[in-house]
Amino acid sequence: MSDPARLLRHQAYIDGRWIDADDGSTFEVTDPATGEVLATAPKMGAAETRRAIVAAEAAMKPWAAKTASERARILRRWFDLMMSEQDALGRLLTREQGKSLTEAKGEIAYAASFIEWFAEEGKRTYGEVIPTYDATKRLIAIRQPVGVVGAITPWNFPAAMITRKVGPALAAGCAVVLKPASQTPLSALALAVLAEEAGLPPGLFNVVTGSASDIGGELTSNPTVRKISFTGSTEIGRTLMRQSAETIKKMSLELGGNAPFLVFDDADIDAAVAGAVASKFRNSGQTCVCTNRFYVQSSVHDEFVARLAQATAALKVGAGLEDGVQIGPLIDAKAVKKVEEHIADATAKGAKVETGGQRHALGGTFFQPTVLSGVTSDMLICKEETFGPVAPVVRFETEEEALRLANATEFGLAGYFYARDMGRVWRVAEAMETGMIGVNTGLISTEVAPFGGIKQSGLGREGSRHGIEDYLELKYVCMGL
Ligand SMILES: NC(=O)C1=CN([C@@H]2O[C@H](COP(=O)(O)OP(=O)(O)OC[C@H]3O[C@@H](n4cnc5c(N)ncnc54)[C@H](OP(=O)(O)O)[C@@H]3O)[C@@H](O)[C@H]2O)C=CC1
Ligand SMILES: O=C(O)[C@H](O)CS(=O)(=O)O
Repeated sequence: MSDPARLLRHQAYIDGRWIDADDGSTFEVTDPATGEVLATAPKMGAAETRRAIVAAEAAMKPWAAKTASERARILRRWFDLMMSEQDALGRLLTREQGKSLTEAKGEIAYAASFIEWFAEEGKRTYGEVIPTYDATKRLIAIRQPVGVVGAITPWNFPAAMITRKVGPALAAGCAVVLKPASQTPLSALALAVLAEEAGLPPGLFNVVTGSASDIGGELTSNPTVRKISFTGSTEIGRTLMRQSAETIKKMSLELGGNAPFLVFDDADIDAAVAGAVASKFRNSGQTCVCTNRFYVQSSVHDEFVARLAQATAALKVGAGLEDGVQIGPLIDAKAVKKVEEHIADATAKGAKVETGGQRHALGGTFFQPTVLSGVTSDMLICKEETFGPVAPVVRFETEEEALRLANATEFGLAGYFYARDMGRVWRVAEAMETGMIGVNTGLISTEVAPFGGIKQSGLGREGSRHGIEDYLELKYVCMGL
């Protein structure tokens, strides 16, 4: 059995070498459940990033020259290693991010699935033979790797958000320079250990830890970087778009959400409550596709609120490594402050706390899973992404009103609704302004379907047969005979 300790790295990974920051500076990585310092990581900046970009450009040429099957064989080995180390990777992820071990191991499988999926999709980047417009010419279109990719990822899914970018990029023949979130760099470094063991050549997957603005500034301004793939807040997504404009980079942006969850009078209430808990409290409410607002039709409102409050109060709060824990700590004090602000604003404007509403007795960043009723659209909790374990419920009367309320946001990532009338299912699915919709389910994320948002929730799609397109360029070749 290999030693899981090899997965815990204190250095960044550039051009196949484990290195410190040029000036030796580091930053601490802490366990949100205990505040304990787990490790340090190098505090790098523009100079180290530039070297990673140079290494990526050099490594990409022979990599793109391989066949898709040759690339796939290495990616498949990486997938196998991730799955064989699922428990160790899950424990490391729980320690640095806080989610329950069950969810963390689930994330590792989800992360690995993108490597497995795109190892195969890389073999299907078909071109076209185009019926000519001129008998003396023959026309084709071919797909080629876009070039060096800059990837920047968030703390809430420290493994899956990385492989959802690195998988298609490598399968397409690109090389990647990744800046992981500073709160959760250890999972990224562990993935690099396994990529190295899988035989991924040096320079193809570089992990640069440290100053977001310095590293991001280099990735977005360096002309060798042809593509930026970002998952995180809409605010930072805007910044990266602005910074990338100068060198006209391709952009993939998975940004913030404000997911509505509609419960109609013809819904299966048992199923709706189960779906509500799954969608709201996954990762303690810290996912971009978590429900942010519940809208419940009048005739079923009181029953739904009572059942949701009962199920929410039963959720087990604790450190992620403890057996049976469902709600871990929030990532930091800033996250707790935002949750408290949303609850205080709502109750000041008339909302009622049905369960929870306070910091948990465990202290630190633990927070009671909460249900609010009597919520109205003027409250902050309906306008901003809470990113925490709070379920606000708004009552509605008609289908038209529900859709108007659901769509009254600049975001458009995910949305959910429970109904059984087929006409209503089609009408609401077509009218909801989101990139993804769960109908009678609260969990929609998978590598086989296109993940992404509209409006200010982002650009492009990740996963599915579409996800590799963003790492390819389509070249038209016109051949005179
Ligand atoms: N649509 C989606 O799939 C997802 C969207 N999100 C959204 O992101 C937010 C929560 O995640 P969070 O990590 O706090 O988001 P942030 O946008 O703050 O951070 C995301 C990443 O961007 C980096 N970053 C921050 N500032 C800059 C900068 N100026 N230049 C370059 N990189 C920068 C961060 O680095 P550092 O850690 O060093 O600050 C981190 O790696 C929520 O709004 C959530 O909805 C999150 C996950 C998925
Ligand atoms: O970072 C996130 O919130 C993820 O995109 C959500 S999911 O893909 O894991 O559902």
